[in-house]
Amino acid sequence: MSRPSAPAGAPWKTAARANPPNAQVFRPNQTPGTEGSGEAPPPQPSLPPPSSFRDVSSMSAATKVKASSSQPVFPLVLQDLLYTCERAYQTANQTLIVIRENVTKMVSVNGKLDAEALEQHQYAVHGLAWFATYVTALSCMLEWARRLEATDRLGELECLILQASYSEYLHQIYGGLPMSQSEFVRLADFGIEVRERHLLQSPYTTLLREHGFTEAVKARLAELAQDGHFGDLGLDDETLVLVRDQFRRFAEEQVMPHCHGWHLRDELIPLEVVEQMAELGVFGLTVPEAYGGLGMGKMAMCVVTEELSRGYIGVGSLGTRSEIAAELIRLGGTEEQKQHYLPLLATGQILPTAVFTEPNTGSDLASLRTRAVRDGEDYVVTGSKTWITHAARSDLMTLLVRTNPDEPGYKGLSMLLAEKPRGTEAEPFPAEGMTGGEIKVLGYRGMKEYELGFDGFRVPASALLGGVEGQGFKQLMATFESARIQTAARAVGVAQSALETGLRYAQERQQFGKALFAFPRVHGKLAWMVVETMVARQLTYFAGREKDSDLRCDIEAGMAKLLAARVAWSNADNALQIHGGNGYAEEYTISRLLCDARILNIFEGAAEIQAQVVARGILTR
Ligand SMILES: Cc1cc2nc3c(=O)[nH]c(=O)nc-3n(C[C@H](O)[C@H](O)[C@H](O)COP(=O)(O)OP(=O)(O)OC[C@H]3O[C@@H](n4cnc5c(N)ncnc54)[C@H](O)[C@@H]3O)c2cc1C
Repeated sequence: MSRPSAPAGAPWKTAARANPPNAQVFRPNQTPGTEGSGEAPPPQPSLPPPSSFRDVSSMSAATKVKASSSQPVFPLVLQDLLYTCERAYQTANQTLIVIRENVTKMVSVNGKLDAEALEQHQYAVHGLAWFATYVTALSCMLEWARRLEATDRLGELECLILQASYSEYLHQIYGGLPMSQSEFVRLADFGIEVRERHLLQSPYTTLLREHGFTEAVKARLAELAQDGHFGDLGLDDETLVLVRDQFRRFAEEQVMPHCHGWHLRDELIPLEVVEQMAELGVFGLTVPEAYGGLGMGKMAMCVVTEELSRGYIGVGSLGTRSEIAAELIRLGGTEEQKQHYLPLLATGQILPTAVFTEPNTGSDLASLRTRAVRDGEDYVVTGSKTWITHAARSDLMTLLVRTNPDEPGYKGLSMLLAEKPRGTEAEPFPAEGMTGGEIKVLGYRGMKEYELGFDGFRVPASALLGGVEGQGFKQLMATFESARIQTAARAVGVAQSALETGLRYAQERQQFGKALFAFPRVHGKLAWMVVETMVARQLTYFAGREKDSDLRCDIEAGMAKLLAARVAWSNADNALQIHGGNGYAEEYTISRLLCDARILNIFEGAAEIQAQVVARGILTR
């Protein structure tokens, strides 16, 4: 039986795709022709429904039987769910096309994007990024469900997750989408008038909005998740399933029993744990086998990172620095640098740290000031860095410096592979010309953050990444995709942990003679956590798959990071709310998860910067 064919990939990816993922970023080359006209929307692209699907346009919302003929009866699952979602997705995608056209007009001068206009209309520009993220996420969810259906794994829980994700996200798309707790972007922000708005909807979007995530659906979703089942992840590759199981066991046995203590005592993660992780291959997961790594893809990185971060964000983040350093060297290093450093990084023999941010230069990294001046066979480094994670207990700094003071922007920057002696508690920075002090933080402990001072710190000239000056910013940018996907996976792990912690508490705590779980406002929160964690995960997997297909995926990686960070925070906040006063006590795990989750919206591109990057990508490609 033929299935509606997946629309082609994003138009900015015109190169032939070896394994085109079916999920997609929205397609701006479709013109709906409705903008500002007040006319009826054009007919939906005619997609013949597979014979097991009925056209639901005339369907009564009360007629709900089963998701497809091969599935058992699920009373709360809308009939012909996948087809309904596909049609709703198309409508949402067309809405996005209108939004993109409107934003393009707002920010263009003489047919080109104008920097001033982009800033003036930042709310709408970032809103575009968020809308596109939602629409892409919906596409990923549909693709996930299709894959499950094809392998007979689409059960009631998965159907309800899909249905609820569409229902709630469509509500937000048409009613107001939260870019943060207090910033809702609405169709009016894109200049779409009231009389036009209903034209951007369809019977499918209405059906899903009104009946997809009712009180009854919330209750059933929560009930299905009660015993710790949160839906099939959709991993088709048996190796990934095994890898996931292995790291889940490791996190549950070696990390979870201890990490709250590490956090409370503000301790470094014990070196034995780091060594165990090295033995498991965490640091060389994506390093090519030729350089001593396991040669696995970014999907494996997502799976491993999620499991480790579900255990503890600090442990899930230990691999981040290795990933950044290895990507920098793999993509930008000389052959000699690759041969020397990649095996050492892959085996965890050297722990790297990423040294980019400065006291006056965070988001605007291209204007950083730390200088490296050539002196004979060395560079001499002078300046200040801040927020450097794991700086004391590391052996190698990927150090972004300005080698050309006449180039104030990104072109004057270079990356140094600067070795340093590993510090101890008594003497954290024993290197000559280098000092440092700890920054005490709310969460994200276990590696510690430092500010660093360089005054005459010498680095051999051979440490220049790639051997050519002026490439540092570009080299760093080439690693952003991977680092953002990895951070999105960290966020999914934290979101999952918050969900499980909230669920356990709701089941155990009794009030008014019942478990908290019994109250709709409690299990409703948990139901949405189940749904949105899966959405963030599938979007992250999508970005990972794109990266594994060697496709440019800066937009997808940015979207995944943007959404997953918000989901981690919202899950942690809601799970803490379920804990009531106990959630505010340091001894409860959720208090740590709240602090850990908060950072995800700040580093690896703060949410506003991420939205800017995503929007720019969409507007220019
Ligand atoms: C716990 C922790 C660990 C870190 N680890 C590392 C590390 O290991 N190595 C490293 O190099 N750095 C690290 N960082 C630094 C991190 O990358 C920066 O904090 C981040 O890039 C943001 O920079 P900033 O803090 O200077 O904020 P700023 O750039 O000052 O931004 C502050 C706020 O303003 C917003 N903003 C800025 N510019 C714009 C704009 N144009 N439009 C709209 N909004 C804007 C931002 O989104 C943000 O919300 C870490 C930070 C923390 C907190």
